[in-house]
Amino acid sequence: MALETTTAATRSMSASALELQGVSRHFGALVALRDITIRVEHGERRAVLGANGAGKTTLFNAITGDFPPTAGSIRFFGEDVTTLPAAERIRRGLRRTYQNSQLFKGLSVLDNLFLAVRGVSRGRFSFRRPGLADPAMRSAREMMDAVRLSHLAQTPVADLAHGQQRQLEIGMALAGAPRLILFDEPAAGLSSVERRELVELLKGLPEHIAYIIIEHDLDVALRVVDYCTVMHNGEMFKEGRPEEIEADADVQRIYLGDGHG
Ligand SMILES: Nc1ncnc2c1ncn2[C@@H]1O[C@H](COP(=O)(O)OP(=O)(O)OP(=O)(O)O)[C@@H](O)[C@H]1O
Repeated sequence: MALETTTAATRSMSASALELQGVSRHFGALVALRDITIRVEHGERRAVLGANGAGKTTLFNAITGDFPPTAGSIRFFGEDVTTLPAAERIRRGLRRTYQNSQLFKGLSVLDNLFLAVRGVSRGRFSFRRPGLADPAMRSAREMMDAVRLSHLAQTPVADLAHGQQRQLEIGMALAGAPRLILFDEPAAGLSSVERRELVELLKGLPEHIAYIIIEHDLDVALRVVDYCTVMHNGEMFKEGRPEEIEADADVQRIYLGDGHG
């Protein structure tokens, strides 16, 4: 057992955070993903870009296990997780936010975060209200600090501005010990001021946490990542650093439409 643990630890330190090899996903006759090979390193921040229907969300679903791939393999910190259920991937440090809010609108900011912590921890659930010293409550408060919502701890989510709700969703993804977070369009519906705050928040996340972000707003996406993968019609179209992708005429054509420049 000790040897197994050591081997797993060594494997996880030397391997990439995420490695997709030849991943495909069919829905009946439709090929939503075709032969995707991607490697994301520890602590790396990556954007997945592409027009509507390019396959970005399907890619996230394959990584999380919500819709496992029909071909190919997925390794998470060296471990083959291709057929593992979603909950097992969460247990290994994979987190995700969704395009549509997954928050409990009638509960406070702090209670939402507390439930997120409890949701990823293994202990038995209790309906008794936790005290300030409760470890899950302490973590919830730290997450609240990290996403700059401490001044709204007791505010019901329904009373938060849209941008604050999106901040809280990022906070929820910090529950437990995330090693890789998938952010699905975190800037959707945000004002320009809220977008600037989101950029700061994402850049300020702990360095050891890798993330992949799907984001249609290139002004946000290209400012918060080290590297980009552009998808088109379910396939990998191009990879490169933000400045390369921004200047790429082919990317502008498929991403912004033929009418662009
Ligand atoms: N559950 C499903 N059943 C059938 N087809 C699906 C399913 N999920 C996705 N698709 C199809 O797969 C293709 C890729 O969709 P996907 O949602 O991954 O694209 P996307 O790049 O995330 O688009 P958007 O930017 O609009 O969210 C689309 O043609 C879509 O209709």
